[in-house]
Amino acid sequence: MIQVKDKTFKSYITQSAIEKRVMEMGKAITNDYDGKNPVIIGVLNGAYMFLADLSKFIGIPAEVSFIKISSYQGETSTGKVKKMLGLDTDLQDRHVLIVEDIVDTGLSMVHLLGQIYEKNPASVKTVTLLHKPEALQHKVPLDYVGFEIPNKFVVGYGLDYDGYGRNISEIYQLTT
Ligand SMILES: O=P(O)(O)OC[C@H]1O[C@H](OP(=O)(O)OP(=O)(O)O)[C@H](O)[C@@H]1O
Ligand SMILES: Nc1nc2[nH]cnc2c(=O)[nH]1
Repeated sequence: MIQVKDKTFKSYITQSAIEKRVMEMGKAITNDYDGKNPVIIGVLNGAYMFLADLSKFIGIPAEVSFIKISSYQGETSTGKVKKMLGLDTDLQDRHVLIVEDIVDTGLSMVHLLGQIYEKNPASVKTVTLLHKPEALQHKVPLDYVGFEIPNKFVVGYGLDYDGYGRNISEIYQLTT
């Protein structure tokens, strides 16, 4: 058990299980993108640790970059709008891989895909370490998924609870 701020979490995915799966995902991407010179875009903050490790197992020429998405209330009361910040690579006719730490409701990925497609890439695929199928509210294509997990809050390996817990090397699940 660990404590992050006021909440208690239990061990859920060990460091060795993460390492093994990240290596498999890197090898799969290496095979699928051989000769394609992809642009790999990590979504900050959560994906920083996953993409740092994943990129070491991608054994082909690839550009690695990061973007951030800002969320804010829209003018209507219908929820969040997410805008992409910081992309400095021309994606026209490029093969793009979007890398997330987690796809939960799918809202972030829906918005990202919309904004990436506007830049006329040759192809777009999605990579996520974690996916909560039960929480999905927006249908998004997920091409490389590390682990499907139940609809419970997790921290560690880049994922935070209120800004804390990202630097923990394993994934922990909220107790309750
Ligand atoms: O599928 P969704 O319901 O949209 O949830 C997934 C998003 O939530 C997390 O980001 P968060 O907004 O917590 O920001 P962070 O990456 O900076 O922690 C995660 O990194 C995804 O971007
Ligand atoms: N830390 C964290 N961030 C999330 N964003 C969406 N789902 C989650 C989750 O389970 N944990």
